[in-house]
Amino acid sequence: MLLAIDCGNTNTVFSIYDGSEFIATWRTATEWQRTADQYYVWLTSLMRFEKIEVDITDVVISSTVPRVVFNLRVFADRYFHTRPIVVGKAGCALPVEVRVDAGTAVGPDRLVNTVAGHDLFGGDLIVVDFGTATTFDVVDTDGAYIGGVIAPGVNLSLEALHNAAAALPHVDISQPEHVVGTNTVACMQSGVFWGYVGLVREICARIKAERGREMRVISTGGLAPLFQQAVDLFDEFRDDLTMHGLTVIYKYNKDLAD
Ligand SMILES: Nc1ncnc2c1ncn2[C@@H]1O[C@H](COP(=O)(O)OP(=O)(O)OP(=O)(O)O)[C@@H](O)[C@H]1O
Ligand SMILES: CC(C)(CO)[C@@H](O)C(=O)NCCC(=O)O
Ligand SMILES: [K+]
Repeated sequence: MLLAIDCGNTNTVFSIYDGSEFIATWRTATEWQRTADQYYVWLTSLMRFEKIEVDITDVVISSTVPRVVFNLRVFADRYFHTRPIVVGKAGCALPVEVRVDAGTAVGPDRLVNTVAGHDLFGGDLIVVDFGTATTFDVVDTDGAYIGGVIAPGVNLSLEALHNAAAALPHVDISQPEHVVGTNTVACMQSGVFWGYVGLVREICARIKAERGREMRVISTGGLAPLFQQAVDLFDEFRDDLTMHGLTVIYKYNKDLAD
């Protein structure tokens, strides 16, 4: 079985793929100090809990945090006797082109989202991922990654307000009842919620205008449905988009090796 690991700046997601579908998914906070042994104890106890046999043969990794990759490699090698495919590293080929300025190290999560978007929905896409940062990845007609937009993440924006202003509390995102808030929390929620709706709408409109064509907008990340509930921003939502992309990249590299 394949273990796919999507390591973001806030959370790391582990999924088990049996060759046709994901049979389990677990999430943990990203901590670069975590050792191979700690990953193993954590993962295998969850697998046993779900009555999944621990027979992982292959590992594929996307990591936006370079420091965690070392211990994840040791984890794959020591416990599963396999060399992981690491997106963005030597030994990992991509099924799509990357057309950006020379010397740009595109976030591996954005490359994976591009591959997944192209595999599921074809070309001329904007892939929006609500993670630590909110990213917009522009996918050309042929599936190439041709750049995009990086905006501060929703939770990051709320945290920034709380951290910078003594009187502003920690607030979770939600859709406020009114635009005009009548208490501090409601005011902050309105600013970030409606500000974000505007941000997504404006950026997508400008990308489409700059490219001079219709493009489908694909969303992923836990917060996408919250915005979609209020305003029709996205044509498609896929919760497991990044994980799907990891399986596509895994299969592509396996086929190249055979
Ligand atoms: N209704 C909600 N209100 C608040 N937070 C939510 C809600 N739904 C989902 N979330 C949060 O959204 C986040 C979605 O996870 P996602 O993997 O998209 O990004 P992340 O893990 O925060 O970022 P990264 O991938 O960069 O580490 C999770 O932290 C989840 O707890
Ligand atoms: C933007 C983030 C943090 C989103 O996870 C990640 O994709 C990243 O670290 N990117 C590197 C810079 C770039 O993608 O151009
Ligand atoms: K993510």
